[in-house]
Amino acid sequence: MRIDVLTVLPGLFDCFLKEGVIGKAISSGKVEVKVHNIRDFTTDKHRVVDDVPYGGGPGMVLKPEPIFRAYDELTKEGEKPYVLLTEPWGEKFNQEMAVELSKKPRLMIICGRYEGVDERVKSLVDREVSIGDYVLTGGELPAMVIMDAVLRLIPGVLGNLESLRADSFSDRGLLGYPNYTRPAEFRGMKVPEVLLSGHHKKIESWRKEQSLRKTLERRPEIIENLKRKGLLTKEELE
Ligand SMILES: Nc1cc(-c2ccc3ccn(Cc4ccc(CN5CCCC5)cc4)c3c2)n[nH]1
Repeated sequence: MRIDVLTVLPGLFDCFLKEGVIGKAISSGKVEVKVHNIRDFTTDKHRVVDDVPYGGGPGMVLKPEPIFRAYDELTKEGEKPYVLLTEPWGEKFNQEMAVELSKKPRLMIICGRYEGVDERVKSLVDREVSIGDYVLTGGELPAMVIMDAVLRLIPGVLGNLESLRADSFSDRGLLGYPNYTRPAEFRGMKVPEVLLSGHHKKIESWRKEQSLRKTLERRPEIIENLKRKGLLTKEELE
């Protein structure tokens, strides 16, 4: 997969693209992420990217021209990207959308700043995406959240497919099961016996039961949603 990011703050992505699983996936060439400074697509001496809003109001708005120039330049050759714009009030990002986006060969993520982008930029956009009902200072963190969730689903990125298979729960939006590691007892708190038993079938069903129970307790609507979609098996429903 290739992802092109458009932003006025490219430096925000430096650590994200170097560290951890994402950093390895990029350095190994499994995925390609290019961050572009919108300012590099201005044509005036002062490299102006923003301007005051028509109709008045606070703050500044990102001008359409530099963003359109970047889009035109980056889509001259190769596959047309699926274009995301991060917004406070876009479609709520979730695991289902992450799975869908992970299947696209090429993404472009436009990151707004200030009070947002000129409305005409949305004529380039396939999906306006929000990572939650709270207002951040710009679209870069949402872009990193989206890239993190999407890139980890690309085959080979996580390396240990096993942990991806374990995600079959979280891929359905179910909450995770409890995790433990050594020591078997710590400050009087013991690891559940079943996890020390080495009985893989029992461990798997214990984890599934924990995940369903936690989801039912904290997010019953997820269970209802899965029932409606027929994504819960008969034994899972018992
Ligand atoms: N999930 C999530 C995503 C974001 C996000 C994404 C992109 C941008 C670009 C700029 N901002 C800051 C910002 C400040 C003020 C307003 C409210 N103004 C009122 C009148 C016009 C707009 C909106 C937006 C972003 C925020 N936040 N949260």
